[in-house]
This record gives sequence, C-alpha cells and structure tokens, in this order.
Amino acid sequence: MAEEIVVQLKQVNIYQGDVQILKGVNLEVRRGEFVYLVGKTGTGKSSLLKTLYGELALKEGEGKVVGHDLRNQTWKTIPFLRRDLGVVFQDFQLLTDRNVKENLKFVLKATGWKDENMINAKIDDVLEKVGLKSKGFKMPFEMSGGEQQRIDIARALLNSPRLLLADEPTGNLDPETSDEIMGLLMNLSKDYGMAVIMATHDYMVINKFPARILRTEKGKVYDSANQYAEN
Ligand SMILES: Nc1ncnc2c1ncn2[C@@H]1O[C@H](COP(=O)(O)OP(=O)(O)OP(=O)(O)O)[C@@H](O)[C@H]1O
Repeated sequence: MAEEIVVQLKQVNIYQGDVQILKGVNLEVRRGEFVYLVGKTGTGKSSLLKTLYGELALKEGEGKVVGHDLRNQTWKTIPFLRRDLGVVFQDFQLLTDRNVKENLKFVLKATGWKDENMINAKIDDVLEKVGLKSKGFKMPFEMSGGEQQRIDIARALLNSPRLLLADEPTGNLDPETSDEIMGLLMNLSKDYGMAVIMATHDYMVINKFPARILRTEKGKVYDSANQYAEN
C-alpha cells in the first residue's frame, strides 16, 4: 500500500491568544504510525493536538490533517474534519445517563447515521475491536476505568478514522490497565493502519511500548525520527 501522509505541518506557529507556544513546527505522520508526544507540563502538547483537531485555529504555516486543510477552518467545516479523526482524552467522555450502546448510537446519529441496521452493526464492530462486545447494555458507572477507556476508544473508532489523537489516555489508570489500553491502541494502529498521536507523561508506558517520540521543549517540537535534530 502506498504510504499515506495523514498529518503534514510546515512551519507552523501555534498561539494561545497572543502568546506563541510553539514555533516552526514541521511534522509528517503516516498511515499506521504510532507517535508519542511528550514534554514538560505547559510546553504545548495539548495545544499541538488542539491545532490538529481544529480547536485552535491555524494562524501561521501550513497544515493538512487527513486530507483537510487546517487553514481557513470555520465552525461549518470543522465537523467534517472531526468526523475523519478519533479523539480520546484522559477523562472518559461517556454520557452517564445511558448505556454503552446508547452512548455509541448517540454519536453515530449526531454524525448523520440513519439506518438502524447499519448503526447496530457498526456498534457491534467497534465493541468487538475493543474486546467488549458483551458489555453493550452496561451503564458507564457499572464499568471499571479500563473498560470505560475502551468504550471511549470504541467511540473514537465509530467513523473509521485514519488518525487517532489521544491526550493522556492512560493518565487515570493503574499500570496493569494502562498496559492493556496501550496494547489495544498499538494493535488498532497496526491492524487497521490507523495513525495514533498520543500525549503522555508516562515513561514506563513508553519504555514498554517503544515508538517514535515527539518532544515539546522551549517552544520547539523535537522528533526522535530526526535524532532530535532541529526542525
Ligand atoms: N485556553 C487557554 N488560554 C490561554 N492560555 C492557554 C490555554 N490553554 C493553554 N494555555 C497555555 O498554553 C501553554 C501550553 O499549554 P498546553 O496545555 O498546550 O501544554 P501541555 O504540554 O499540554 O501541558 P500539560 O502536560 O499540563 O497538559 C501553557 O502556558 C498554558 O498555560
């Protein structure tokens, strides 16, 4: 299969308000690549992820994410970008008043799915991918933290994204459960050619599941793929 670039940033400067957070970011991530994003707190990891999913507007430089140009995104076009991405956070984003299947159905309906048979088949498919096919009727509060994180990942998979952005997905989990989640993310990336960019502070995880590392420091992004050469 031809290598496919799912993230391409060229000379991107990232701001929070008027404050420049990252400068001259150049980055390419390909289909199926697993990439960690590390760096001290406040050095811009979340700001970089937010730029990739359109939460922070791209003001300077060029950026393309899963075929969408990051420049000139508006509230009308951002939903189309978001539909082609999966996003997972540290805090589970499940609705607490409905069961797992209803949570997943809610997302599909909100993104335009109408056919009930297709909806049910898709829900079974993503639950199977995260190893929780039998838990569709559970309420979120009946599930462990690890199971809730798996459901959150299932939710991110609903629109078959080519890129998953994960902001500290193991941050609230014990070491054994975070290993399980890491194994799942790595396998999903390999089996379905999904690129993953995962922000983490957890060096135990990185040592156990080695992969390319981006590091934010003093306004720059350093890339292990470039032996930490200046971008
Ligand atoms: N909404 C915001 N408005 C203004 N400044 C912000 C906002 N969000 C973040 N910042 C600032 O931008 C800088 C980078 O923050 P960011 O959240 O990207 O860092 P981070 O590396 O993800 O940190 P952490 O590891 O703590 O999550 C920090 O100085 C932060 O205070």
